[in-house]
Amino acid sequence: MLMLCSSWVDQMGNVHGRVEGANPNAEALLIGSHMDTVVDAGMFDGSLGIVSAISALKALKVNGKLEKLKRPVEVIAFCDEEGVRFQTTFLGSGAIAGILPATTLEISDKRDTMIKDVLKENSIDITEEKLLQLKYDPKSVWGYVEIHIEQGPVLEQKGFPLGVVKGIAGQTRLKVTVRGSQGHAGTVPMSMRQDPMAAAAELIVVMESLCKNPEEFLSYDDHCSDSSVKSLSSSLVCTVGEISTWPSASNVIPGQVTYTVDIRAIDDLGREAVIYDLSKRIYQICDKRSVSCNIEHKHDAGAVICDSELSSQLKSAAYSALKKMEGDIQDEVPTLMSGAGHDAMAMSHLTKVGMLFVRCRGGISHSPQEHVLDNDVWAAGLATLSFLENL
Ligand SMILES: NC(=O)N[C@H](N)C(=O)O
Ligand SMILES: [Mn+2]
Ligand SMILES: [Mn+2]
Repeated sequence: MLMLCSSWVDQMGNVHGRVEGANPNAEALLIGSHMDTVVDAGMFDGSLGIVSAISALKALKVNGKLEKLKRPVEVIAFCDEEGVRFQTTFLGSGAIAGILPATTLEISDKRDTMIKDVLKENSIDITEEKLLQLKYDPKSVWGYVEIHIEQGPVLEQKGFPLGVVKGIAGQTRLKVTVRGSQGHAGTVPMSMRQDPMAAAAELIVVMESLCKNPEEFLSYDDHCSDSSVKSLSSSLVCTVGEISTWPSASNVIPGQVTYTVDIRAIDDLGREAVIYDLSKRIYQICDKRSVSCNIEHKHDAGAVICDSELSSQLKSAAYSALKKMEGDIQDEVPTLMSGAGHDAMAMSHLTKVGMLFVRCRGGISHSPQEHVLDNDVWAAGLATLSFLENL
């Protein structure tokens, strides 16, 4: 029997490899993760999911089982999940899920280079029409599965190499620009300054206090029920990862300061209430300091709950992998939430999604210290293989 396999790079730069299996017309399983990284990253974030999927298919091929796959399996290595360059994320998976607005191609980076120009530089001549054509037909897809490092400390604390993801926190990315009056560091009296740097410093500390103690800041009647506020305190996180100033000279009171905001929470209503309250405070503080500010929404992604059927299949696959490695395991394979975002958030707009987490040392990620034990990489591969064998 002719075994149909194909591989290609699509118009957004995603890399695909597909095996048709025994029923080429059946709905396909999509499996993969992202191939991009943050700056100064580790080597497992994203790539482990792609390698686990490819190696499991390789093992099936070696064992002569590839042809027996119940349904087509397509591995996708997504481009730009992190959103480091353009601040909007899930560019690869968002194209497949059909959630990117046509204006996406015009989004530009800090050097005003647009996404479409970057693709052109890499000999991909994309148009709005071609972007919209990348969307998969939901009827052709059975589900999406992603194997990914946990990027947190829970599995290590529990002493488990693998865990099933219950859901993924929602996230918002803002760009805040504060403008004041540029001046001479030596001659402008403190009382006469409109200093955007000092204003930004106050704004960032206020945001940190709000996110550390949301219940103290968010009144229940303002856009936020008490259950949302309570759930916030366990999952709400905020980060300023980038800050820049103009003209950035030590003896000049800056004219402008720009910084990024990354806010996440399990509860979408709670996150929206935090953004609403934070924005109000930003404008009040800037007003008090006679500086102006602009808040740009760069990215919003709602929280995602993983599919229970896929999750239980991933749990059984994890069991069978661990049994192969360690003999009988006593405890339940852990189920946990993800504070990190994943392509599965975008893919949940197309199909049901499931995720399997792999323990990483100290929960460290987005750092060269990121590390996964060889045995845990092995467990991830065995679990992926078992999942595919029992599709
Ligand atoms: N879109 C994202 O959330 N990207 C990374 N995975 C992150 O968690 O920041
Ligand atoms: Mn990442
Ligand atoms: Mn990742």
